[in-house]
Amino acid sequence: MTSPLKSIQSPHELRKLSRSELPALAQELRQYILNSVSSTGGHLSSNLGTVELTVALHYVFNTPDDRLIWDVGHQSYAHKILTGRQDQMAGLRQLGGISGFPKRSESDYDAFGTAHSSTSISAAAGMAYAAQLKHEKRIAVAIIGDSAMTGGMAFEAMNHAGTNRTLPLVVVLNDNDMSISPAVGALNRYLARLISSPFYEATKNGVGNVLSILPPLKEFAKRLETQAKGMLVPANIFEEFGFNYIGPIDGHDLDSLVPTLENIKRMSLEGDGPQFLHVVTKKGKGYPQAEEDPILYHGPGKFDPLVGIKKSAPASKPTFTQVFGQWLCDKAAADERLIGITPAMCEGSGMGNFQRQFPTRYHDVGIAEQHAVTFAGGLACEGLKPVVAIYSTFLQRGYDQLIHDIALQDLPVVFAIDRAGLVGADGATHAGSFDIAYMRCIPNLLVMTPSDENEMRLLLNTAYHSQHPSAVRYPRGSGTGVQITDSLEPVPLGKAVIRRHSSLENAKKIAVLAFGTLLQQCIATSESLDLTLVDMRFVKPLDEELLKELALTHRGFVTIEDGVIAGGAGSAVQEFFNRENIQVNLLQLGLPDAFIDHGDVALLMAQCGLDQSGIEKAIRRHFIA
Ligand SMILES: Cc1ncc(C[n+]2csc(CCOP(=O)(O)OP(=O)(O)O)c2C)c(N)n1
Ligand SMILES: CC(=O)[C@@H](O)[C@H](O)COP(=O)(O)O
Ligand SMILES: [Mg+2]
Repeated sequence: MTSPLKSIQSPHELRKLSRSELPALAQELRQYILNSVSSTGGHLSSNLGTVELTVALHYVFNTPDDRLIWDVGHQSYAHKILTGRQDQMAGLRQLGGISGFPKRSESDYDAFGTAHSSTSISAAAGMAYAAQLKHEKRIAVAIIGDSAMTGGMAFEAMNHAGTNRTLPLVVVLNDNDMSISPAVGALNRYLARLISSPFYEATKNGVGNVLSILPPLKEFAKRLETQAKGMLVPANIFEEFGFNYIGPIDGHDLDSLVPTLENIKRMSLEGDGPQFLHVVTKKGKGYPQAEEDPILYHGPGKFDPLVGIKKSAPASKPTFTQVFGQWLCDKAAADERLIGITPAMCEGSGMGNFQRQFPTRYHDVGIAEQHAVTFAGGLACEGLKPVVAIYSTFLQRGYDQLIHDIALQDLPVVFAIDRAGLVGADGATHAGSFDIAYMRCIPNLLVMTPSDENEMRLLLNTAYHSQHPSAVRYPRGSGTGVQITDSLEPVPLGKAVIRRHSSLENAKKIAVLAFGTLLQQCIATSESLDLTLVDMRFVKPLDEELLKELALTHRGFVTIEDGVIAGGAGSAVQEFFNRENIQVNLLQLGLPDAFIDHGDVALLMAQCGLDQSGIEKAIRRHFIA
C-alpha cells in the first residue's frame, strides 16, 4: 500500500488528497513523529497533539502564501514534515541539523522564528497588516497554545489587532489544558468553562449534532458551522477583543477542522475581520504513555517507543537544577518567609519537591516572566523572601521589571538563573549567553557565578542573606559530582577564592580569573602552564582588593566565562583595571558576538574555543607564542 506521507514533499501534494484520505495521513504522520522523536529526542507530546490541526491548516490555507506562525514552535514537527523536511528529522536539534523550532532561514513555510512563548499573534498581526496595506490576498494564522495565551504579549496583540475590522488575521487556540506542567491561572478556568458548554459537547459527536441543540434559526444557517456559538451565548473574552470566536471544536476531528477552517478562510478573505478558532486537543494524543503523562513526554530524550521512557536510576552526579531544588526546600524549611516562584517551568527549574512540600509558598504564575519578577518585588516589599527560579533566556522577557521594579528599588529578590550559558539542543533561542552582560550593568544587582554545584549552594545562601537583589546563574545539566555541603550560611560577599598559585617568578606569572563552571576547564591548563587560578565567584561586586594584589605580581590575566565577551565579566575586570589606572595584559575568553545554534554543548563550546584545549591554545597564543 502506498504511503501517503512519503508522497508529500510539500503542502501542494497534500492539497491534492481528498478529505477522506486525510485521517490515514494523520495517523501515519503521528507514527512518524513518534518514531523519529523517540530516536532523536525532542518535544513529543505537544507534537502528537497537533497532527490533525497541522494537516488541516496546510490543507485549507494556501501556504506558504498564507502564513502560519507557530507559537513557541515546539509543536511544529508535523509542519516541518509536511513542508519538505521529513528526511531531515533524523538530524533534529543536532549540530548542522534542522532546528526544533520554526526558523525563517530553514524554510519559506516557517513564516516567523519562534521558541519564546506568546509572540505568534503579534507577528501574525504584523503580517496581516502588511497584506492589508499591500492589498495582498493573504491570511496570517497564529497557532497558540492555552498556556502561551497566559503570556501578556498575546493579549497586547489582540488588543491592537481587534480594532481592525477587516484584518486578515486568524488565531487558532490549541487548548489541551496543559502547559509543560498542568495549565494554571484564571484563563485556564475560563477556557474550561467554554469547553464545558453544551455546544462543545454536541460538536464532539460531529458538527451535525450542533443543529439538534439550536433553535431553527434559518437565517443563521449559512454561518452556523462557524459562529453559532457566538450568536447564542453572551460574547466571550475573545469576542470582546474584537475577534469572531468560533468553537470550541474537536482539534483531532478532521471533519470538523477542515470545513470550519474553510469557512474561516472565506470569512477572512471576505473582510470579516480577525477570526478566533478555539480547538480542543489532547497533549500526547495517540501514544498512550504520552497521553497518560504529557509532562514526562513534553521534551524526552531518546527512548524505545515500544516500551516508553524508563525511570532511570538517580544519576551519580546531581544536576545543578536538582541541587537548586534541594537548597530551596532546605531554605524554605529554615525560613518561612521564603516564597518560590516559577513562570511555568516547575519541573525544568527543579521545583517539583518544593511545590509538594510548600504548596502555599509555591507560585507557578504561568508563562508570565514580567509578572513573576514584579510579583516577587511586591512580596519583598512586605518583608517576604521571594526566590524567582527562571531560565536565563526567559529572564530576558522580564528585563525591564528586573531594572525598574526590583533593582531601582533595591528590593531583596533572589534570582536563581538556570540554563546559563549554551543549552545545546534548543539552540540560539534558549541560550543563556547574555545574562552576565545584561545584569552586570544594573546598579544594586549582585551577580554570582558558581564554579560547581556546591559553590552554587553557598552562593544561593549568600544571595538569600543579601539585602539587595541578587542573581546566581548556573548551567543546564550535571554538576562535577563534588561533595555538597548542607550549609545554609553565606560566603563573604564579593570574595574570590584562589584555587591555585603559580610557582613562577612574578614577572612570568599569569592569573586565570574564572567566572562560573568554565573554571573546571582551566584546571588542567593551569597545572600544565603553572598558572594562578582564581574562582572569582562574583561578577558584581568584583574582588577588587584581590585584583589589585594580583596585578602587583602577575604579568598577565585571562578572564573566562560562559557568556558573551561583549559586556561580560571580563569587561568588568578590564574596566576595573582601567579605573585604577593599572596597565595589564588581559585576554578575555567567552562566547563570541554571535547567536550559537543548536547542537551538543561540548561540541559547540569547542567550536567557541572554550574547551580545555581551546583555552590552552588561546593562552599560549596570547602570552607564550
Ligand atoms: C517566554 C517563554 N517562557 C517559557 C517557555 C517554556 N515553555 C515552552 S513550551 C511551554 C508550555 C507551552 O504550553 P502551551 O502553549 O499550552 O503549548 P502545549 O505545550 O500545551 O502544546 C513553556 C512554558 C517559553 N518557551 N517561552
Ligand atoms: C519549548 C521550551 O521552551 C521548553 O520546553 C524548553 O525546551 C525546555 O528546556 P529544558 O529541556 O532545558 O528544560
Ligand atoms: Mg497547552
